[in-house]
Amino acid sequence: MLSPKLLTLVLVVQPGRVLLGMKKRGFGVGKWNGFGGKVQPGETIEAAAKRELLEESGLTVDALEKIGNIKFEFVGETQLLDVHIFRADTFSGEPTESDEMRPQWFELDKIPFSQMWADDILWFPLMLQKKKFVGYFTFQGHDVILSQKLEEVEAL
Ligand SMILES: CCc1c(NC)nc(N)nc1N1CCCCC1
Repeated sequence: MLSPKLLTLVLVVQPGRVLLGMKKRGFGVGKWNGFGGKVQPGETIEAAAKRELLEESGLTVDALEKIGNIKFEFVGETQLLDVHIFRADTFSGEPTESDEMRPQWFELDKIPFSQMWADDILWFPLMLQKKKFVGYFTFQGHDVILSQKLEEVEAL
């Protein structure tokens, strides 16, 4: 069994609003999402999360809070995606469009779930309440969830 592919995802949250990016190319193109990507060899997951956030949004963060870990299986693909999800409540810099992402603030009652990965509507409420969670989703293609597990945990 291949080792899961480590990925990061950072949600920048301020009172009443969350920063999302419109993915302009590659995996998940056309979807709003947090900022993230691959973990390079020799890099900690948290360092990768900070690097990807800076590359994709222009923001620098000191503190990242580990809030979730979701594993994704895509039917027909052997490698599991192991996404480590972080929340940042403070940052420096201005959201800046990159070649990967176009950042935009969304009020919490206007999050564009119909233009996001189908799992997000399930765990965003936990993330916004600062709950910690683990999950496992089986996708058929990019839009259909065949099975799901999602539970709150005391610690990650
Ligand atoms: C694993 C795919 C995925 C997904 N579900 C399928 N849902 C969200 N919100 N983000 C995802 N990643 C975040 C890391 C970078 C790749 C895309």
